[in-house]
Amino acid sequence: MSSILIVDDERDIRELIGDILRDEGFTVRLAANADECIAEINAEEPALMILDIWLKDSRMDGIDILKTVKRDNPDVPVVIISGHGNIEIAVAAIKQGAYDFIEKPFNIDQLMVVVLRAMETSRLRRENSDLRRRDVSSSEMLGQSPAYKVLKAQLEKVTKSNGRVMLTGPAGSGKEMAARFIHANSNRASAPFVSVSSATIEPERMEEVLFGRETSDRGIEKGLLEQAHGGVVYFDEVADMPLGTQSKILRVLVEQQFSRAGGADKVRVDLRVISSTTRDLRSEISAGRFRQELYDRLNVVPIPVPSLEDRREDIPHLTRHFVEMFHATQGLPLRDLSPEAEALLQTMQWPGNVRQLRNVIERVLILGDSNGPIEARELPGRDVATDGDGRLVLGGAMATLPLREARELFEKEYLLTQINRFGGNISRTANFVGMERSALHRKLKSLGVVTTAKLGGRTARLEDDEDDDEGGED
Ligand SMILES: Nc1ncnc2c1ncn2[C@@H]1O[C@H](COP(=O)(O)OP(=O)(O)OP(=O)(O)O)[C@@H](O)[C@H]1O
Repeated sequence: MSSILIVDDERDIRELIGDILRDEGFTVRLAANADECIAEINAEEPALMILDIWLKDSRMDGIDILKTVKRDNPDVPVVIISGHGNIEIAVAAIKQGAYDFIEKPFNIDQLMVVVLRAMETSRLRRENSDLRRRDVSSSEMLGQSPAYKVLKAQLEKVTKSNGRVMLTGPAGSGKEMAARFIHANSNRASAPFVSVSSATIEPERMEEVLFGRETSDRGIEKGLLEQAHGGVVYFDEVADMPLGTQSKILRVLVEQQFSRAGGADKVRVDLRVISSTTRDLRSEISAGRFRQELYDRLNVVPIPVPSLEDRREDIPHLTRHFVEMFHATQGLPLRDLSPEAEALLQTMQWPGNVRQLRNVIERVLILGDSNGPIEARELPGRDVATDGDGRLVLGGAMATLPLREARELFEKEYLLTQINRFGGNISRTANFVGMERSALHRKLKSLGVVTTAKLGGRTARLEDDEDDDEGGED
């Protein structure tokens, strides 16, 4: 059986985890720093790596080791150990491809749940590595909700032009997918699509990575911009780009040319630029972190990508798509969705958007022990506002409000969620919530929800399916 590699500079922790896993029947190898870790991987690829993100006395820190492993051994799942309160680093590690993280101090049960799940993923990945190369998901942009149809119509319009597009929207909502859609449907489709993720490039290496370099011994090494020549360069989260690089990119956009590091000649490139951001670039500009001139150049056609919560109607379709995809690529069971599970998926919170939905489905399929429909109890409970006994769990502001305001807040959130789930269709919403349509209209009005409602930054489009006069009912 293949082994688990534990990388931690603290000997006690390394050995403790090693002992626990050995007791559970795993073969274990230990490494104290980057060099030992790389040597172990080169000797034999482990089935799983458990990596402390803070490594003292090591040539590379945990994130660098993670990047190297994801580049050279992409099939090895990496579970990160992070110190208490380092959630941001753990999230960054997940973005870099870590499988999951455990926070110190952890107990044996928590460790084992994560390890068993990761080992199962590892096994399936190996078994299906050929199939997996076929990326079923690459081009299908799924969504029929009103919000997604607006997005697709906007994307269609820009495919034929060369205009610079700025995609805005929360993490995991599908911005890169939208950028790839533009590329695939444009006259640049046969030329490269090159994605530049500033967050994953060391600031000091940024320019070399983007512009390439020329040295006497190695000759010309092309940077990402040159590699994208004729095609599309996608700046993923432009707000992460260091200010110095922003100025240089601005110059490239103006002059359409640049020099490689250490090179004298100008390199001309023909590029279409698409950028994305999850942040409000105007406040980044006010805070002096983003250059106004670059913003003006990149933001020629701004296109918002809706959050998953703004298109709850699409959730069942996306879920079935992911089930089929994991079946085709990883051999996971092809399971239906029970009506309760569907309703839960459509009403829960999705801060991580489509990516989170995809991960939830993958986990359910890996952990599930039946081939029957996916049930609500298999879905993550922490996003649901009821505890195991069905009691409502109050949190945040809700718990501090007088009853009347708390009730209104609940009613607003509940009704908006349902309306979104039914794509803005009032009759279907009324039917589900058990109210007369006219009574629902009155309720919405009294709660201050209007035809295009904006509440807490979220919008609900209300679509009336019958000739209805909202105003006439009051
Ligand atoms: N409409 C869709 N249909 C099918 N899959 C989708 C759709 N939108 C997003 N996905 C999937 O969701 C995941 C996240 O999408 P993507 O990377 O495009 O999001 P993003 O907004 O660029 O994320 P980030 O801001 O974190 O870079 C990907 O696996 C993608 O394939």
